[in-house]
Amino acid sequence: MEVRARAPGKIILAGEHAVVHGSTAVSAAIDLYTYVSLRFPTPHDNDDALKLQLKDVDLEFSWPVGKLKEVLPELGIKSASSPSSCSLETTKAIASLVEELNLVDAKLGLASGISAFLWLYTSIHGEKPAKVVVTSELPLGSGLGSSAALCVALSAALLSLSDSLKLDFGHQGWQTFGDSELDLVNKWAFEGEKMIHGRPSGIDNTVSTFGNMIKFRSGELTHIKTNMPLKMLVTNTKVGRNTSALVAGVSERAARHGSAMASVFKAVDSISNEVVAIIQSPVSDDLAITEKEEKLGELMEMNQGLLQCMGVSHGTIEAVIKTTLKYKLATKLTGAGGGGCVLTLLPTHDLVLAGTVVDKVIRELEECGFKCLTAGIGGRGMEISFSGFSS
Ligand SMILES: Nc1ncnc2c1ncn2[C@@H]1O[C@H](COP(=O)(O)OP(=O)(O)OP(=O)(O)O)[C@@H](O)[C@H]1O
Ligand SMILES: C[C@@](O)(CCO)CC(=O)[O-]
Ligand SMILES: [Mg+2]
Repeated sequence: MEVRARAPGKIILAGEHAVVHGSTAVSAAIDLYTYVSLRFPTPHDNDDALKLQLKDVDLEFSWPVGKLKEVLPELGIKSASSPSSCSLETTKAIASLVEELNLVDAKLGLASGISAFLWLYTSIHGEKPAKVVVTSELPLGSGLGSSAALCVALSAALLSLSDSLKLDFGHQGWQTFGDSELDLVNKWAFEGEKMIHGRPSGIDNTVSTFGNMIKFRSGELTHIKTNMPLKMLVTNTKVGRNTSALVAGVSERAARHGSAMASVFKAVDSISNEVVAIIQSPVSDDLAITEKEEKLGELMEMNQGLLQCMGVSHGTIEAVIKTTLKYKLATKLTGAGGGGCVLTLLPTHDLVLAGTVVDKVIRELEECGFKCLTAGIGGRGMEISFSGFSS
């Protein structure tokens, strides 16, 4: 049996980092996906290894099942239907397996993703031989939730071929799960995110699992319904960064300046709630849309100022802000910051004007060496398909 799962990336409209400290954040799925294929060998294949192919980075790994049995202390005692955190002992054992891969310095960032893979795979399928192939439309490590999309797609593929889910294999094409199965996928994906981020809030895996637009606070998800057209330009500064280090940096600042940072997080909470109120209020006419877009732009600018206070902006992010401001467009970082991707709110009320302005701003940003993309916002969450397998 073969299965393919896909999970979307995301943008955060307001509240990144502060959400780790209990503030509200608002996030939407985007129509760029990470795909995970899973296949178990047949007895004829005579294959006794767990194989992982990471197509985006052109790497392939293989662990003989004997090696997994020898190194991993808790194999076979976990249950796929009750997600659990990786123990210290298993974390160390997985780290030793990843160390043996001798990743070159430029690819060291992949170690956390490979560790998350080993944890999720062996928790759900033990030492069973398999081939897993990963490929993504998302830029990796750029603020669009590539780590969460990986964990969600992996969890979905693994669970769909486990005994804990009863699925109808006859269905053709992409299909989603029921609420309780989505919940299970989301919980396992969160455990994977923990291996990658250290201290994730859970917002990225939650929006990737459920799709659409969500409000998230202290692990609580609220679905947001909107009929406001929302267009964002996504600019990738192409500066690599690591979410785990940025999240840790904000926590260190919060430990040094407890009261000041608490006020910053509280201000972000108010901004996120105002964003939700604007997005959810009914749209009556073009004038109302213009007014809403202006308010949303202002809130994005305020959120960006507070992200700068948290120490997660970057010279390239400031450069994008300066360029878009010339065209009176509001910009904020999205995701963990420190480089990565930046969001610019595009006006929808005057499409002719918007078209010319957008073309000009994209040209100017790309002349600076940045890469612009437009992505559909608020689309589908994770899905699986039992047809097709790429190797
Ligand atoms: N397609 C993939 N192939 C291999 N590894 C991946 C893939 N997608 C994500 N990863 C893992 O996730 C890491 C990037 O996660 P990180 O959280 O730093 O960035 P992000 O999720 O893209 O951004 P943000 O968390 O700000 O939204 C990579 O270094 C790698 O370990
Ligand atoms: C920076 C952060 O707030 C969002 C990363 O997309 C981290 C998290 O919430 O897990
Ligand atoms: Mg991430």
